[in-house]
Amino acid sequence: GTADIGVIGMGVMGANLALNMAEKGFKVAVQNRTAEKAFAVRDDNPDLAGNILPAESLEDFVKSLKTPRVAIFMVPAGQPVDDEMKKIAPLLETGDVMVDAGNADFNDTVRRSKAVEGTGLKFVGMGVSGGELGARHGPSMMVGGAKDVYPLLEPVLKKISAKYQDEPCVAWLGPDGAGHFVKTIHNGIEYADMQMIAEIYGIMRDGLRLEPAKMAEVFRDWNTRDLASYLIEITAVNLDEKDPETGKPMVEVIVDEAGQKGTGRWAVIEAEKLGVGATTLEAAVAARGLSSRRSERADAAKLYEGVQTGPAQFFADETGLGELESALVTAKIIAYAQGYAAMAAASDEYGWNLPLGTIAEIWRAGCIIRSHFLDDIAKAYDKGHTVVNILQSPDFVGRVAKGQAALRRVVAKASLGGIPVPALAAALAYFDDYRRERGTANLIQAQRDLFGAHTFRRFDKDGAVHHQWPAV
Ligand SMILES: O=C(O)[C@H](O)[C@@H](O)[C@H](O)[C@H](O)COP(=O)(O)O
Repeated sequence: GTADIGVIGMGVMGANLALNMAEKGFKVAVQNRTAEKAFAVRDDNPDLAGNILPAESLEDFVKSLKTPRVAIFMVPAGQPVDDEMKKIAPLLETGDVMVDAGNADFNDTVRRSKAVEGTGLKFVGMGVSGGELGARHGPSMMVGGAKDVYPLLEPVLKKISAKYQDEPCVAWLGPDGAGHFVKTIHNGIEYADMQMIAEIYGIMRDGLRLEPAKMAEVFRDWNTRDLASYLIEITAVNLDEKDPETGKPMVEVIVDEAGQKGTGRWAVIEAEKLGVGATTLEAAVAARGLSSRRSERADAAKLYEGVQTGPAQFFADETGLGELESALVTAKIIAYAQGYAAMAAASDEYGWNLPLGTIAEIWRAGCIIRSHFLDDIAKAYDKGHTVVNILQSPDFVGRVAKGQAALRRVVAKASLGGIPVPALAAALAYFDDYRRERGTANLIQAQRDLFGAHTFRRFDKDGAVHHQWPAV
């Protein structure tokens, strides 16, 4: 065949990725369950039609590809990927490559990588971030799988990827599920980032009684300093937007029930499995769950009408807004530290040797959490010394030590004022717990030993001991 590469699944992400490749000069074979959709991608884009090769069937799709063939799946995560593999594998030859570019659970990617061992075929799990526009004009891509395959994919991926100061935001990160694991953590951090921004929005709305347009102004201003990022930028756009139907601020006609497709939940589960409590990510996932119980919340609001809370002593002057900004910056550093701790632990646990600095580099553009802040993280990892946790990195200790006071005040005021800030509060508690040499788990060990003889260690002896507690 003549196609350089192929994409299966002409949904929003698949179609845009194919158009991106065609625009960068590659001949792209496209295939979809309903063939018309593949032909529509070509016909709706006459300027790129020469590089888009729609296939009537999977057989035609495979025939149209140059060998070794590279087939990218952009289909919903889970069973659809297994179904695609089952259908296409018999049509492929030794050396051909299947790439799952959807939001897969990395455990499935590990299983699928194992399944192709010894078959001559190769499997790659690639996390793609940036949404529709990212796929079309330059996503950030996190590649995992057989290392010897990467040179085959690299020319296309580098061309289509987002660029940060001309550097392509794509890299091979490790074997089997490494790419999808890193994408999952990206999404977990995305959830935490969005939740913390929403909590600050809650303080501005319910504490400071600011109008959305005024809030947008503040976020636009924040987008010129440490918080400069895609999520802060779009928040200002969200808050500025008016509903064409009612003329009201758009955010005020949107129902406060957050959707979730699962990646945030996976990130939290994996972090817990690895024993690194990603509490800000957890708070973000839990807040989405609670938000979806709107009628229950409405009932509870009636039940607790008039409960006494203290005054939410927030001020919209420069100092007051500066305090919110500093609190958000500090909580953000802590949330990223948690995400990074999960990746570092997974890298050890699964033997991936993840390039943590490189991950920050390829997240600087294209992806949803893109920001200059990630350049600081990349630099912190680029110093050649091991970073056990971003909170212990010389690049961040000073910033966190300075900003923690603002975070503490904001969490305290919000709590006193009855304004929920679960992710900001989780960040603060994690910081205080993480920097505390003498914790309180000794009491938990005592309780466990009393009710279950689970034993504990003493400071002055080696080994686990059990104590004869009084009968209760
Ligand atoms: O990095 C990205 O491009 C996004 O994260 C993308 O993967 C997608 O939009 C998520 O699935 C959203 O997740 P929720 O639907 O769970 O918010």
